[in-house]
Amino acid sequence: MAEEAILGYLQNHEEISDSGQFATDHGLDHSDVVNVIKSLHGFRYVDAQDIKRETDVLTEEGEKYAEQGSPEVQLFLAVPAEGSILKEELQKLVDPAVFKIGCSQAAKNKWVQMGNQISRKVQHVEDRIKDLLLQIRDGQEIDTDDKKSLKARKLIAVQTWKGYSVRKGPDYAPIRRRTATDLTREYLQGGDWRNIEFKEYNFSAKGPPPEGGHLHPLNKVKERLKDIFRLMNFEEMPTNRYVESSFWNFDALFQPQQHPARDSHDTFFLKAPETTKQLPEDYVELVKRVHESGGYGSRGYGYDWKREEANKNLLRTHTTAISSRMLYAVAQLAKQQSFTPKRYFSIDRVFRNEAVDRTHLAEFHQIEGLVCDRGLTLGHLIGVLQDFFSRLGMDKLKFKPAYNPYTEPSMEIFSYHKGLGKWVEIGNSGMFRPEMLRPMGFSEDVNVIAWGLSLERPTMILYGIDNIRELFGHKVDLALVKRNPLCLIGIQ
Ligand SMILES: N[C@@H](Cc1ccccc1)C(=O)O
Repeated sequence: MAEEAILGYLQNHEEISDSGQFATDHGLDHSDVVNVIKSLHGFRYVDAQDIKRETDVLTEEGEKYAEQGSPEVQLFLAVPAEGSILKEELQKLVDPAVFKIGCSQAAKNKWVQMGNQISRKVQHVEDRIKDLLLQIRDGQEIDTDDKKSLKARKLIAVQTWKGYSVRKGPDYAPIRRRTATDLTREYLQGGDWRNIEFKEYNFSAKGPPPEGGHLHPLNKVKERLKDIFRLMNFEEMPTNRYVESSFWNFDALFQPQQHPARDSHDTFFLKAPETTKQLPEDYVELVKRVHESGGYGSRGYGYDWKREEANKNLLRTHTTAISSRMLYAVAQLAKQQSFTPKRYFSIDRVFRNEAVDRTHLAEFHQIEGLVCDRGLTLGHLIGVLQDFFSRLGMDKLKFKPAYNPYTEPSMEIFSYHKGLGKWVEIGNSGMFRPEMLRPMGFSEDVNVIAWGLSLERPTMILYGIDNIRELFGHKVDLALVKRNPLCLIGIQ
């Protein structure tokens, strides 16, 4: 409608000088006219110039008075023609919203005598305010002083009106050519494609909004775990190194060089760079000695410790490699200054040369926590574990003796899983051995309690995922992150 009207009009006229006027003259809606002008302008059928006009419009309050009369008139009419009325009585007769303004304006106009008793001073009044408002609503011009006073009473406000003046554009035609947007089967079959004009690509058109910004379930659980550790006053260890030397990953942890975990079937060794550049030599010497002949009440392993083995670079097999570096630093600082107890945690990636199946991947994430202080016991470890896991919603725990080269005693941690109705293994823990701590430089009375678990395990339990490959790795369905918007830790 609007399109034909505009293009048709321009066929015989130089210009549409005002789209607003044009819309009124042709009985069209101005916003429709504006949209058509914009579209025709885009296709160069017309040239358009902006027009801005300031007009006065009634405010909500102004509209009300235009309908019901001004407050002063409403008030005046409520005052009896003869005699007087008590103020309280009058108040009941008038709309509470207009009583106050009505009183003051009517008094100012000298229409009524105010006081406890209110009476008329004149018998007839005219509602100029209402008349002025109606004129404004009609688009008529009014006296500037009147306008000012209506503005001051906030009964009218200025509104900017936007429209266009329009002339023929470079590609003007009286009827718009329809352009095709798709090459359809029908066009191809019927041969129409030869004659059809196709719409040009609009490279600046907006695409559909991307549906991004979701955290992967592993990241959600990781964030919640970080919160839990921080609430328990644990500091995060810097885990930004996947490549580690065998020394920090194994030797410093009193893991003998023949240990099966150090076999290339279980560990990814690096080809380049194959060996580590630097190790703290004094400490290396002490580690060698404790492996070979023990000390600190231990007999050691009694084998020939080889530096070359310790130098080999690998992808860290556990984040305990980071814990050993951090503890070494704590012990060194204690030697120079004084010992400060520490609570550390980390959550990051580790690598194992394992056959991949529905519960194992060659890379996964470990959560690790440790407390380093004087006089810690197994009781402290159990207490910290109870505290930590209950914050994860696992409050029923059981412990089973286990073996780690670097902890004694060691305990596997089991939790009762309500959903599965059975006990499931959730982690490993222990007290670091003196053979690990003493060479670092800790005094005899300092103990370290520690525990570790995979991040994947609680995440799979929380999200009901039973194949780890659905959670992590190249087979992950991207929609997974959208389907799992909430992390349920602590809610269950
Ligand atoms: N490093 C152990 C976890 C652990 C950490 C700290 C103490 C005891 C055990 C693992 O990889 O399973």
